[in-house]
Amino acid sequence: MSIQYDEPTLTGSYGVVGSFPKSFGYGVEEPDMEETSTSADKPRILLMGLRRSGKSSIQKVVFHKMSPNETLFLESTNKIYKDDISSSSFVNFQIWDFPGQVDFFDPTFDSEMIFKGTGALIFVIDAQDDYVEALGRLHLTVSRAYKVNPEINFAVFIHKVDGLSDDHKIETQRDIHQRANDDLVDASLEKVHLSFYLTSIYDHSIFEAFSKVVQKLIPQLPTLENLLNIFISHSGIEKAFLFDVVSKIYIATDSSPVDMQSYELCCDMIDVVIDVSCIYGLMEDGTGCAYDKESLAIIKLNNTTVLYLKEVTKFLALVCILREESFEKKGLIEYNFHCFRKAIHEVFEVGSSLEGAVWRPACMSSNSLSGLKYAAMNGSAI
Ligand SMILES: Nc1nc2c(ncn2[C@@H]2O[C@H](COP(=O)(O)OP(=O)(O)OP(=O)(O)O)[C@@H](O)[C@H]2O)c(=O)[nH]1
Repeated sequence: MSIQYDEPTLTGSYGVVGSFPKSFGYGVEEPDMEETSTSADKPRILLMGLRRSGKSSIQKVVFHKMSPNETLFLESTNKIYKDDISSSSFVNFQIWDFPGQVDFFDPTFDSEMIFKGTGALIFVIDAQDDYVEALGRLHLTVSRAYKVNPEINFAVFIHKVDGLSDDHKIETQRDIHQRANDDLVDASLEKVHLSFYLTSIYDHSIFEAFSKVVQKLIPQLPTLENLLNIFISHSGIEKAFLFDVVSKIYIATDSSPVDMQSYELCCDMIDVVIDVSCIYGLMEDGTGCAYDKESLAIIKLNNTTVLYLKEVTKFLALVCILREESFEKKGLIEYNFHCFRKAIHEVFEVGSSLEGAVWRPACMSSNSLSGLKYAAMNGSAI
């Protein structure tokens, strides 16, 4: 197995173009041939926002396992920083971290090139700071990007909310939401949809928000949700998440509402499993892998809840929450999991056989879905 838990390999590069003072480049350096062929068609997620709003911290915490406290020492980004996520994770995209001082009117800022291949644009606003300037910049960014590519999904991270009281959080979100949308209406851009998330790197909110952004870029999401719904309803499971193990982004869940506590519980379970596996699961010489085909964990909590984790693919794990009494039918759960896993693999096989496929999974035909025989709680096959 090849999941690495040490420093992930970065295949992205720093981009500097033109003769802007202090080497602040907004274009991207001419990539070498290898990069052109592998990354040009990958969907892009842009991280934009004012200086010190927290863009690099978000990227480092979510995708590079940096601890939140270490972000205090991050230096200011002064060039576009491209990070290829696909080498260590299920999600196959690039994140472009922009310097805070992007100047859209600079001739070296090639908005056509930057926004054309962009799937999502995350605009980060520091909620602990005065956000009037940030709102102006948000409007400029969104209107520019929308003009080039109306398909972009826009997300606004109202960030660093760890420093705010609950009331203050809600009030800030309401105010930013109102003002940002008013600005769009004034510019006759009411068609543009902005999604708002309250985030902090000091809790799971940043992972949750990133999960939602990534999910919007997975065209096959309904198929994955459908498979999860079928699986849980036939297995007596209350909630199931399909996790990208390395980033702890959940790429899909069943259609019951997500509550933050369940999500945190499942994230913590992944950490426990990987940590224990790193300590006891590797060979004496340190070789082997912390997460592989055999990865399976069951944790019984003292409130009659059971957590169940099982490997689905090299990058994905299914993490479920269920009641102790449902877990008595362990055989049924295992059988249904086997069907679920097979279906997910079929989804991926179709994905990898599609030439130029951007996302690893692909849509399963409804035929193959209906061909799955899950076992029902009453023991009959469906
Ligand atoms: N309290 C709090 N501080 C945060 C959070 N996220 C980032 N920070 C801090 O904000 C500061 C700036 O973070 P950066 O990630 O460097 O910000 P940036 O937007 O990349 O900055 P530029 O590269 O200058 O554009 C750092 O000291 C971080 O520790 C958060 O969620 N809460």
